Amino acid sequence: MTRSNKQYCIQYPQWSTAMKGEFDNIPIVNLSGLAADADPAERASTVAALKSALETSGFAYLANHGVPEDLVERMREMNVAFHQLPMEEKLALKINEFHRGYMPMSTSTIVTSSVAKVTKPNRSESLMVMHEVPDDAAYAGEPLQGPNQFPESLPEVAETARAYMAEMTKLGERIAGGLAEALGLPRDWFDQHFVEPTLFLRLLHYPEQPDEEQLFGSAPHTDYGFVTLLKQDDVGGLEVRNKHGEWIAAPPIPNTFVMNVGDILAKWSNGRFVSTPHRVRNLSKRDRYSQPFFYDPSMRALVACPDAMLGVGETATMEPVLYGDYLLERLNKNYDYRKKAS
Ligand SMILES: O=C(O)CCC(=O)C(=O)O
Ligand SMILES: [Fe+2]
Repeated sequence: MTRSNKQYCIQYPQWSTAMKGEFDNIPIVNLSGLAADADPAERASTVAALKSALETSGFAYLANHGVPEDLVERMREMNVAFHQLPMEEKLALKINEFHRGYMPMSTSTIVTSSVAKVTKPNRSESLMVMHEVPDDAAYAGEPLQGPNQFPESLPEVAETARAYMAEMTKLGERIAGGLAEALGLPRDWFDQHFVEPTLFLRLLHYPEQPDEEQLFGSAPHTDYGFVTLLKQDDVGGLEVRNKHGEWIAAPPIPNTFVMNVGDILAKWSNGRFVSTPHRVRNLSKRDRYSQPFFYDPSMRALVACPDAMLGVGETATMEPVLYGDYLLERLNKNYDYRKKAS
């Protein structure tokens, strides 16, 4: 066969994996194309940009995301105000069995990390807030379905967190529609799996830390869930690992969120989208605050790669799994307060 014939005969795979992890920066995606009133061409271009970013680095900065900036800023102020409360008051809200409340410094070690052998606990403290569970909900009291814990002396924390989570949920819904289309599925395909979404808002504080081997604000890890939508302050310190093992800085860009793919979306998409290791080291001489929002499926969602997404001859690599079972296994291994229970 001649060289030119050979070229002619090449069968391009429907989905290329060549670009996976091959990046040295994180693209900015203009999300205005996912707004309800966007025209179809603008939508198609946003979906294509998201698809390319999530296949390559699994990360993107989201501009024009539609969440009011004054609400984002108020949430950041409440994050700072919460962590300035007396320790006694924070400890009174210590994380409960439903994974809601205060996590003191150095109480989580990411032992399930596929990325690094993590030995030192994370240098961070946080308030974990999750979706509200109505008292009369049929699932109230089931694993991870219980009350949040907020400081009584600062009611604005609860008010702001609720308003923020509501807006971030709407953003998560818009993104899920775009991701479905990027995977060749109908826009509303994911909706059935997000009837009672599992939501986490983590108000994180990273004190300055020494530059020490194996010491991190957040040790190298991948996120568990579907997508993470992170607001970080202006300090910096987030880094994302590429295929060559280089840590690429993801510095703050005003008025954007950093979005990344979690493990369950990577599995769900049959590996099309990548869940990329990242870490935080706050080597600045200032306190760092960030607020990741994790937008995840219902606990009872059955996560299984849809046939409609698979190309000819392609098989699903994941075993179907109930999202709740998967999540509980990960949480039970990584958080000190749950280890006794598991
Ligand atoms: O604080 C950050 O910038 C990232 C936090 C993070 O990766 C996480 O909570 O999963
Ligand atoms: Fe993360």
